[in-house]
Amino acid sequence: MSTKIHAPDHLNRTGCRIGITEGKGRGVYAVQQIPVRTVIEISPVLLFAKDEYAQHGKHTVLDHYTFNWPDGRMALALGLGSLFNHSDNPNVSFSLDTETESIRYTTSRIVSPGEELCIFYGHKLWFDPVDAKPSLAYSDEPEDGWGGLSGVLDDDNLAKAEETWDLLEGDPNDIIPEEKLPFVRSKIAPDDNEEEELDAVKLQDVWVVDISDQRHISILLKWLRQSGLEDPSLSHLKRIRKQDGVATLLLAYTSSCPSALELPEELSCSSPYTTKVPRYAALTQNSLQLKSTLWPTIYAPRKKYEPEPWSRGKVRWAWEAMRIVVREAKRVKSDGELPIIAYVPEPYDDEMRRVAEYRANPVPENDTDSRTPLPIPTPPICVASDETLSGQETPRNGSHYLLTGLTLFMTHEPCIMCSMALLHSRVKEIFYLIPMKKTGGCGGAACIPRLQGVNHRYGISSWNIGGGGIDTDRLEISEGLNA
Ligand SMILES: C[S@@+](CC[C@H](N)C(=O)[O-])C[C@H]1O[C@@H](n2cnc3c(N)ncnc32)[C@H](O)[C@@H]1O
Repeated sequence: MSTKIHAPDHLNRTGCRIGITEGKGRGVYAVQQIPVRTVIEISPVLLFAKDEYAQHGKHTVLDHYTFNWPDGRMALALGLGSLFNHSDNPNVSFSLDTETESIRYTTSRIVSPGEELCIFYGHKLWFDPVDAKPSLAYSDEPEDGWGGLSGVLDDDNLAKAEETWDLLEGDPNDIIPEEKLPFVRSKIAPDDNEEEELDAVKLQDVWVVDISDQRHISILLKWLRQSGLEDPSLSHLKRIRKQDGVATLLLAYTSSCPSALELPEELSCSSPYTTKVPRYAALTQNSLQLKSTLWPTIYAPRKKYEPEPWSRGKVRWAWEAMRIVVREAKRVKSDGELPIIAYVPEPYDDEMRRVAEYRANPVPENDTDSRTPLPIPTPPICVASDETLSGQETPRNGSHYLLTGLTLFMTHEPCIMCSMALLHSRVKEIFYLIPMKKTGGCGGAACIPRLQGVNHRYGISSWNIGGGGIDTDRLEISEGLNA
């Protein structure tokens, strides 16, 4: 679309204006915040016979604006209707009214001032969307025409979604009470006692060194930082132990430095040696006492696995992710495949995203373009053996945790093996729509993240069917299948 045009002044009463974006041409934009479920435009349509379209319209620029009308004719929307651009993640739904020969455009979520108002054209696009998400690229989809109606919410669906719409409208920072969330969170926290039992046996070997001159401590700490040996996963331990008049400095896990550490010669320290330290922080005072006999440990009486509160903005983020999952599942189903989809959106909490991506795929700090959302997880990712790594650098500790801090949205409860793979990936939490009673590993046949002795736990939420118009229509698979 050429951008060498100027947008005319055009205001309708709901506060839409025409704007121009490089690569897309004209589009419709909000001049003010628009609440969810607002009818922003009703466009009359111009109808013409299919033959007329095949012989003439198809060969003209009108081809970009014409779509199928339910009675078999072709339609061209007048008014703003022809100017809504396409998005994979639309904020506007439309419904065709054959009686009045018009199209109603309705916001499907709150729209911020300045945001573009987009609809979903369907799966077979005749142009490359400028804002396409690589992980959800479409291939040879069936022809469903411009406005394949995937974005239409009919009155029934709207009514079903009513409760969630109300929830989604309002201050994004409001905390939503648990019972109003459109999903149910499983309790995965083991009792404190259970956790203590686990901790009691979890020790880890570390390198330490006795320090005779206190001034050496800061020099050594600086040296550790500069040598890249600073390890945040040691932060549950105090750095220095003072015992019987001797100060001992914690250096690094032996797993990250298999051979003896060579300290700066000028310090003339004694040689580093190994000792055992607790692997986790202390959750209770008893545990603190016990662990601190080995090494001074941090007391963290937080409920590590206690569900964190959800804000309205985050609920909206999850709802949009789940909509994408369902839409994609229906698309693959129409291609004859099993409708099983998993999707990792960009985290609501951006900071965690940077940590996770950095671990999985270190990139230069400023190279934000190459940070695309992580794709669907692949089967268990194993730490490469020395053999497979010959000629390469040993991976950084934790570099194989591909989903650290990320959330996975799925059509179906993952099977036992996938649930284990997810545990290994360090995923933060998962959401699924359809429980798999016979094969599920997150509450169906077993609950992997709840097992005793696992070294990571992740949150599990099952989405309320119908919550926010999210349905399972056509997504059912055989109960015995491993999803
Ligand atoms: C119905 S028109 C929309 C209005 C159009 N942008 C205009 O200036 O008249 C459809 C055309 O808009 C462009 N378009 C729509 N969505 C787009 C997107 N996400 N990325 C790039 N181009 C897009 C394509 O050229 C498409 O053929």
